[in-house]
Amino acid sequence: MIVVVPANGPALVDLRQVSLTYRVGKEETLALADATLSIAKGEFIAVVGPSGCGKSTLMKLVTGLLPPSSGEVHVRGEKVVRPIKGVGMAFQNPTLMPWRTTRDNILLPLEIVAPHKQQFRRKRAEYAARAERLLASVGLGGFGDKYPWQLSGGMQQRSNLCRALIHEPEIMMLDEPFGALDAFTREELWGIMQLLWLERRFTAVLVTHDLREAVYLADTVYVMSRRPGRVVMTKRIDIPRPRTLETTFEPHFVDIVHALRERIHQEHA
Ligand SMILES: Nc1ncnc2c1ncn2[C@@H]1O[C@H](COP(=O)(O)OP(=O)(O)OP(=O)(O)O)[C@@H](O)[C@H]1O
Repeated sequence: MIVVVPANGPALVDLRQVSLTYRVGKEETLALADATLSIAKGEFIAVVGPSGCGKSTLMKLVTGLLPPSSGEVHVRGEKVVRPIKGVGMAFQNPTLMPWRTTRDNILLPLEIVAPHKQQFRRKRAEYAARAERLLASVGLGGFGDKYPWQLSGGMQQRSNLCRALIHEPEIMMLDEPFGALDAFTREELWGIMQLLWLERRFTAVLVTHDLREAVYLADTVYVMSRRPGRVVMTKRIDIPRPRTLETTFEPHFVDIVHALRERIHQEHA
C-alpha cells in the first residue's frame, strides 16, 4: 500500500475572506460569504454543501473567471485578477466534439492554448503519443480513433479527464464530473481519478454532492453552509491511499461520511 504523505506545504491557492455578490439588474444575490481556505500544492480537496450554496461560484473565483466582490484570491502567491493559466477542467457534461475522434478531442487544448498551439504542428506526433499514454492510463488504450458517440457515458468521461490533463495542468477543477454516471461507473471512475492524481499529483478541487466520493478522493473536505455559502466544517481525511471500494465500507470511512452528512443536514434544518 502506498501511504501518501498529506500535502502540508505552502498554499498554492489561498482564499482570504472572499465574498461574491451576483448583480442582475437591481437584484443582488450574495452567493459566497467570507470564504477562507488554503489549498496546498498537490492537495486534493472536495467541496460539499447544499444545492445553490456557491460551490461552482467558488470554482470560478479560484480560476479567475469571476473577480471577488470583496476579499482576495491568491494562486502561486499572486493575487488573481484574470483567468489563471495551468488549469484543467472537467464538468458533468463531457462536451466532446462529435466530429472529432477521441484522440483529436483530447488534443484540442494543445491546439488552442499557448505555448502548445505554436508548436502543435511540429510536435503533433509527440502530443498524440501523450494522448495515447493518457488513454491507456484510464483503461482506454486503442480507443483514440473512435468517435465520442461510439463510447459509453463512462468512457466519454474518461476521455474528458484525458482532455483536461493533456496540457499537464498544475490545478484540476472538477465540477461534479461523475454526477451524470450510473453508480457503478461512478465508483469505477473514482479509482481512475485517484490513480491519475497519484501519478501526477496535480492540485485538485472537486465539487460534488456525493459524500462518499468526497471522502474517497479528498485529503480535505470542506462543508459549505446554505446560501450565502460559508465554510462551516473542514474535515481532514486521514485514510491511507490508494483507497479502494473496500475502504468505503470500513467503519472509519463510514463514520466520516456520517459526520459530514450530519453537518449538511443541520443546514437544511
Ligand atoms: N450568473 C449568475 N447570476 C446570478 N446569480 C447567480 C449566477 N450564478 C449563480 N447564481 C446564484 O448564486 C448562488 C450560488 O450558485 P452556484 O452555482 O455557485 O451554487 P452551487 O452550490 O454550485 O449549486 P448546485 O449545487 O445546485 O450546482 C445560487 O443562488 C445561484 O442562483
